[in-house]
Amino acid sequence: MVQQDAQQQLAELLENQLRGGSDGGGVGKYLLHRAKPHIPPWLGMGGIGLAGVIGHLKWADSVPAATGLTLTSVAITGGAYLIGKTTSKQRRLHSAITTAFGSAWLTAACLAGPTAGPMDDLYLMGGPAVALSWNVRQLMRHNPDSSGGSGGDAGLLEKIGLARAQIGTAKVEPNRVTAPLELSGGEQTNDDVAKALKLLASAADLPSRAVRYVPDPDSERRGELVIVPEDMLAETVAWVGPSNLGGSIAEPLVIGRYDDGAPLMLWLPGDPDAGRNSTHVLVAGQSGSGKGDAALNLLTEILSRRDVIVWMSDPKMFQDFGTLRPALDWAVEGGTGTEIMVKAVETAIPARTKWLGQHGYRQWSQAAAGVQNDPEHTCRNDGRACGCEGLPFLVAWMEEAANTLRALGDDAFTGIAQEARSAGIALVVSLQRPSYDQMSTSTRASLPSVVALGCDPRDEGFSLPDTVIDQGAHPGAWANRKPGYCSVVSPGIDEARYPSPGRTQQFTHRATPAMEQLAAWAQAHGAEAGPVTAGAATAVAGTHYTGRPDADEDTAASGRGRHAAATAQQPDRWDTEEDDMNGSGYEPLVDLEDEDIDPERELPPAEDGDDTPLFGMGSGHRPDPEEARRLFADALAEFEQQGQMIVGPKDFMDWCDRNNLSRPWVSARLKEAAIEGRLEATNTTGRWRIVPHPEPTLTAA
Ligand SMILES: Nc1ncnc2c1ncn2[C@@H]1O[C@H](COP(=O)(O)OP(=O)(O)OP(=O)(O)O)[C@@H](O)[C@H]1O
Repeated sequence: MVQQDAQQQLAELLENQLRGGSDGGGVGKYLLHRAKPHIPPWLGMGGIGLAGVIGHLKWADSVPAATGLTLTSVAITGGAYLIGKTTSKQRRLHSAITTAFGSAWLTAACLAGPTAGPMDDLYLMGGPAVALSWNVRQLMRHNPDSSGGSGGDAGLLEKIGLARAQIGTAKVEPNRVTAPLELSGGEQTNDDVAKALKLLASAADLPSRAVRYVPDPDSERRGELVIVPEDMLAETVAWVGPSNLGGSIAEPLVIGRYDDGAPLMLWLPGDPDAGRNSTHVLVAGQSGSGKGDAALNLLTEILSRRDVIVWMSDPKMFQDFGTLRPALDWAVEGGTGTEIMVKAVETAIPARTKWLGQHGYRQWSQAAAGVQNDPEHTCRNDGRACGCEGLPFLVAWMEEAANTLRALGDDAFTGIAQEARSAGIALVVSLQRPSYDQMSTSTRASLPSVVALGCDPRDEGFSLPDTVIDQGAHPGAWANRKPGYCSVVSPGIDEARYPSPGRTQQFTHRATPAMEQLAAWAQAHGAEAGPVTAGAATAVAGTHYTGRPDADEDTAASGRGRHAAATAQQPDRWDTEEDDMNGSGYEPLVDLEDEDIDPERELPPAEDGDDTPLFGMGSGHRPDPEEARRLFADALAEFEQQGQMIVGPKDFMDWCDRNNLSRPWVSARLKEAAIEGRLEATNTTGRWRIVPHPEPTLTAA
């Protein structure tokens, strides 16, 4: 009964949109559809009239028929009254009167004739009256515009524990019904509705994802019930290209669609006019949930904008992102490269914040990315336009970031995340298992936006805020069975949308040519890092931050196919040995720039130039303290020259063997060098960052 009520309500709410039409045929169909439920009583009346005529022809003079018909009439009337005992009192009486009237007339018509005496008048007046009474009853019972918790609503709401709540006028959109709900003040709260959602879905025989509740932020007893009966996401949609090539990063990034077909989008920079804060994003989903494609949706959108650069660390050797690698301003493959990149972000934050402040920007905006020709945004004291080169938005993307975040530590990461926002930097962090053992709660709290793909049900609370889960979002229900399904929470999105599921676009092999075109476009038209950001990166990474390769380099690379194009970006010199060991396939890594480097060349040989064997077996010559320190300084310079900007004792093992020096001696020298300012401690014990010598100056305006 409850289920029928709910389904009827839903059917009524949807019927205008499902059955309506505006042409002639549509109007006819519509009227027929509206009239259909009211026809049965009239058919009943016609049937009784016909039965009266036929019955009279057959039994006009039959005494047994007269007795039988009279008894049957009484039995049917009594039966109708008894059968109706489960319905309301009025309905029971109404049924009994209708049956009594119909069967009495039929009996009399059979025996005396349908036109005898007042029989025809009785039929013509009483029949329509009875049929109409049922029509009226039906209309009152199913008025979809009725508000208030009456009738079916009251029954349904009572069944799901929300008696005395009231449902207001519903808004019907394609595949979406929204109805305001007001709870009984002082008795129920919005939390009660959230808890009752599953019961409501069960009552309406819908999946739990179809029923959501969006509380009114200004009231504890008002909100909106949202019902989306059909899963429009079941169909896969392939990526066909970026949504807004050449637009600004300040405009929305479209990564898929919602279940009612609306675009699924998010923003990275803040916009005070839109009441939106800038944000960092977590892309979280278990293996097979479609996290790779979700990331590609976001990255292609970012790279298609004119005023943004991307630094990306991907320990999975750019398996998913290789085609887009030439479009990145800086790409590293994890390990030491990531450490350096994180350090560069840290260094870029104050430099960029200072530039923004000097040019009168309270936070990054589109105007900051261009040449500074506006006297409103000048760093000159005389108030004239300064003409400084602009500052593009920076996205620092940490793919598979669990290890990196752990190494960085909570405080360091939280600090970076907090300060990066005011420096026009967004962090994007992707995580395979969105769970507490992968990322601490304080790190998680530093990432306000999330693209939550399918996960283990136990990890839902980590992916999404509790309030959104209470409103009906359940990425745990998708796990890896519904790839690309996601809930997105981010500033700028209408909060009512948070519990609505969306689905990303799929990247198949057919997307590769378009991604290659996009990478070429970004090389030709994308933003340059600019002196401030490039200066910060160079200060940390030395000569091994090169910025994005220009289009010519890519053209050369494209002749070597997509695989080679992926390596056209400055390879990650810090990890080249690891690359080979991991069989990344990026061999032979002989870029033009590397031609002069002898891969066999080792750290500086001993001063006396003897032909020291590579491993162990020292020459026997032990340098005196002064010579040893000089050799150590040379070794640091050599590391710096080769771009290995983070070192520790283990990097000196071969060097120790060659020079007959011990690792403890090296450890002591490393600490000493840190005190002297040649090295700087990192967040990892025993690892030191080489401070470029001499320190390059930031070319800030
Ligand atoms: N939006 C989508 N629509 C349809 N299919 C999708 C969508 N996104 C991903 N898929 C498909 O789902 C499968 C798994 O996707 P993918 O490899 O990206 O998952 P993943 O979460 O990145 O897994 P892993 O972390 O193991 O790489 C692939 O076959 C992919 O084509």
